[in-house]
Amino acid sequence: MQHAIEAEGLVKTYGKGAKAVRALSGVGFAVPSGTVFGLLGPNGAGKSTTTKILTTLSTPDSGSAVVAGLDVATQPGRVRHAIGYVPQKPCFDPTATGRENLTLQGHIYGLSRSDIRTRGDQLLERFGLADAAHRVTKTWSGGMQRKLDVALALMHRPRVLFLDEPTTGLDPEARADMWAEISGVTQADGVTVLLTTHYLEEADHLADRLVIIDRGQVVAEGTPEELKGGLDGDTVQVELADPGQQLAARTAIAAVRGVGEVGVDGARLHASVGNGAATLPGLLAALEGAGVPLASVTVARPSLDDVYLRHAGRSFHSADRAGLAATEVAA
Ligand SMILES: Nc1ncnc2c1ncn2[C@@H]1O[C@H](COP(=O)(O)OP(=O)(O)OP(=O)(O)O)[C@@H](O)[C@H]1O
Repeated sequence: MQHAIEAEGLVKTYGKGAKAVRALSGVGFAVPSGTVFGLLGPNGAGKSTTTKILTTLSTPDSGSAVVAGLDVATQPGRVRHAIGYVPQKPCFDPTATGRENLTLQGHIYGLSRSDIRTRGDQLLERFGLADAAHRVTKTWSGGMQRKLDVALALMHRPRVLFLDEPTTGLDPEARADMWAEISGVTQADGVTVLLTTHYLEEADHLADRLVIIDRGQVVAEGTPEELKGGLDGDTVQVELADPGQQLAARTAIAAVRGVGEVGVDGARLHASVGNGAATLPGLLAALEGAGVPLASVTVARPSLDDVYLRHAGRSFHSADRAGLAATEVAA
């Protein structure tokens, strides 16, 4: 199978001495051409650092990467022409109109005047932005602005498109809209998309294949179905009426026959069980016996959260919060 991206053994450390932060500890993966590939991980996992290396904005301490058949270390200029990049922060000019932004982008990439017009029309139409094209973009909604960022990145017809957390900050409707656009990019143009996200459901919905990154390392790789299918059985999730009883609840659940790993995320506990329906009565009885009242109980098939829990040893949401707190302290 042909790969649009091949990364191997990427290592990156920021800073020196006591203040050094190891962001990547040997990240590697391969992205099949024409697919949407997800880089899923909690805050601070190393997704943006990986993306920056693949887009030539940063260099690794060691390791190698080939994007669209080009080596990022020795052919960075050619890589930049072969890719489109949508960073986390908006990159359009808010004081210019949508059309002006696209025209400027076309000039930067050296497109001809007529191509700039045709390609601009095509993208404005495709992203539903044609009616607003003459308005300055600071007056656009968040969803429209995000679509413009993607349109700008596609202006020069890249072979690989990098989207760094494309739906962060969007409301649910704009997010669903963006999901449809991202799927359309691979289907209509055959562009390979590498998407970073810390939304489990986004990776599940969009990615043909994905890697889960945790603390600078790939901890799991596969299609969402493969990853979830790799976990046997069901997951029972209980929400405690009193979060202070976390320890008592965990001890009681772990002792129930048929229960595997138990993860804790605040007032919620997840237990891996062989058969949810068969294990539930014993589990509820154990909690009642331990004097732990519940707010709710759910039995579900494994989710990507369970996959993460299995490989990283903690729940995705608690890792996400911890990463965010660490980043805030660092900033
Ligand atoms: N310029 C920098 N200087 C120092 N540390 C950095 C720098 N950039 C990132 N880091 C640290 O490297 C680690 C990985 O960060 P990175 O931004 O790649 O993670 P991420 O998965 O993209 O997180 P987020 O979802 O919050 O963007 C974190 O611990 C972060 O604080």
